[in-house]
Amino acid sequence: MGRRAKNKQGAPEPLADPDSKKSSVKKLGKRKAEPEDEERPGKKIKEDKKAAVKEGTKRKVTFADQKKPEGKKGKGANEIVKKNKEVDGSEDERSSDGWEDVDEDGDLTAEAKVLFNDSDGKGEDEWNQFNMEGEEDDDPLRGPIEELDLGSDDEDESDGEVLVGKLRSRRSKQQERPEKIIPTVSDDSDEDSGDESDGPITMTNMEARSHALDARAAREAELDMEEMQRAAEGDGEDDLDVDMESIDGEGFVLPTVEEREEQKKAGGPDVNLVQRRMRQCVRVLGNFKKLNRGRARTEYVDQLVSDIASYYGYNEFLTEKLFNLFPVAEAIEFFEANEVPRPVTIRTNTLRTRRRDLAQALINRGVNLEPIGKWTNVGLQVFESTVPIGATPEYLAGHYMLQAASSFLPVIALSPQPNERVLDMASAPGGKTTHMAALMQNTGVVFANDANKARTKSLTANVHRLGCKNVVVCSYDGREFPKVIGGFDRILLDAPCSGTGVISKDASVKVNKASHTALLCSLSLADCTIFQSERDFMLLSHLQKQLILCAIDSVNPSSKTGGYLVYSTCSVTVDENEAVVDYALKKRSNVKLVEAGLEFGRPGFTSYRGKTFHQSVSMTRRFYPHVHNMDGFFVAKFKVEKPVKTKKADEEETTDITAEAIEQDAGFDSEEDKQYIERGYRMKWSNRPR
Ligand SMILES: C[S@@+](CC[C@H](N)C(=O)[O-])C[C@H]1O[C@@H](n2cnc3c(N)ncnc32)[C@H](O)[C@@H]1O
Repeated sequence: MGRRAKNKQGAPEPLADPDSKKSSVKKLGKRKAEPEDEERPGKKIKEDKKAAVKEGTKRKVTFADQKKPEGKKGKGANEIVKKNKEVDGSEDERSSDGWEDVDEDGDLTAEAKVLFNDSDGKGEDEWNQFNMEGEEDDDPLRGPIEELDLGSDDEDESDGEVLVGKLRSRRSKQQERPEKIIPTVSDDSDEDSGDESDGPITMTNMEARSHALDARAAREAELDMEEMQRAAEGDGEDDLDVDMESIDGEGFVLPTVEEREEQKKAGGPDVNLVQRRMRQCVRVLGNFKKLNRGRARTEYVDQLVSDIASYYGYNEFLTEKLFNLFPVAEAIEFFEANEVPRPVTIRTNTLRTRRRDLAQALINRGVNLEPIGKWTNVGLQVFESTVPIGATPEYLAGHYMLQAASSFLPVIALSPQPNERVLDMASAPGGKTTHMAALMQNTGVVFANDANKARTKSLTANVHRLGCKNVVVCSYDGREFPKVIGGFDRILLDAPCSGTGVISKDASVKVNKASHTALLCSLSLADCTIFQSERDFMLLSHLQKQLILCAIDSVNPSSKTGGYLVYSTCSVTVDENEAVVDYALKKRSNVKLVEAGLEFGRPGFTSYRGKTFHQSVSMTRRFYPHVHNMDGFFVAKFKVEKPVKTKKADEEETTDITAEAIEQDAGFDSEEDKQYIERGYRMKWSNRPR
């Protein structure tokens, strides 16, 4: 385990807290800070609960507690009991302000009105999130979804394990977690101290934060360019007299390669030294022109990558791969964010209940929660709970799914419509399948496929628990479609992947052990072994490319209502995302990328380390833990048109999903490649009942 990893984990930061006035969260370390007490309703509940326990009173906690504006809080248990009477219907002073449009389903709604009603009207917007006009209309940006871990799947595996104790222990560990250890360039840069980078990351400011990071990336790129030019001109000697003491109050000499090797052999340098050196390298790289001390940029980068690997506990190959995705300072923010758990979130199952009813039921059980954000009308973020979130009566009755917020995204992008015929090509344990079924209001049909038969058990269990009646579960290798069945209006390919977006949930990804995530997110150990080289990623990318072509070919281009494919992964590597999408565009002239219809997310790369992708790849969306406070995720949406049949196209059809295409992209030897494909088939089919 990495040195830094030992310090984890902090409690989840609120996913979206649009009205929060929390102090700066620009530095990730500060994200650990509790929000201002007065500003965060959940905090108030906690305090009231403590007070109630002290007084020996038992009480329910209501939205009213949460909603109470500052200055009106603190009336304590009596006030809360009064509100609870209202919930129980014993008091009937109900206002219908703002509720008429959704008040159509009985007592609970009416009672909820009372709970949400605020005498002075403050905070109405926030709380109206529970009352989204037409919450039940499941529109694409306000739909349900599911899952918790593993980028897409941990839900059923962790059912019942998400206990209060677990949530609490995360909290208490958070308190142990030191302040941010590595201040990054942004931390002390005046340029970044603007509004857009202050405060917590919320759904409302994430766009601006994201732009600020992009701007910083551009500035760093410019600096890099200047430095390279100076180096080429032999300039820079005069910078050698810069006093490195000023960097960090101490001298800093980059060790030579030999010294580094020596240090490694001796068990590595002391953790404090590593921290200091990382900080120093980040600073030098952020102002290389002045601070380089005559050493090459690559030397600092190598040192930093090596230190990140040892500090956070990654293998060096993966460290470099992830490091290269970001400007230097932002890379540190990414690695830091992977040490902090993402918020615990649940998706309301609209086939069984409505979000505000669910929220009320859970609050009554002592769960401290809030709506995730305006972009979803079915998500709730759980801050704290006195009951196991995976074992409440509501959970068992299928009123919600434990699901990471990021996994809402591909289903929102796919936007399946009632009465359509939909395929979820890699679906277990079914978070997204059940979300789709709900959006389709239990009409039409969802084929929920997963190559791993064992995993279809949890899929089936979830389908039953959530009351999905339009789902057919099957277990084929996705590469067998469309031979098995085709002509779908929409397809979701939530592809098996390396899980580099979900490191905060599964630290074993850091060393690419064939772990929980690898097993769950990918086909098999054989296909998703240990990612310790470029080639390992190519193998995975290869499978993803095969699957995406099969998915495209399974879409009905003449669909009257759809004709869409969404490709997603819980990974942030370019090989598994943009490269796969670009490959599909090259191989299938009848598909084009379209906007995913998501309100946030960074555009996909159109060029990356010497590779260029189709310009439209910028329509894909990337999500990052340090930017969006959700798991790393990738979403691309394609529109499938009718293919123009040519002889050449027919010929291609027979070859391009095997080795030829991958060869071209990855420099594979087709013969060798064939072995992997065959091996994959053998592995899958040998255990398969005929
Ligand atoms: C990221 S997980 C899917 C999570 C799921 N969509 C959800 O939301 O719960 C990837 C899944 O792909 C399955 N898988 C791996 N290789 C496959 C293949 N060749 N065909 C179909 N499914 C495959 C794995 O068993 C795994 O369940």
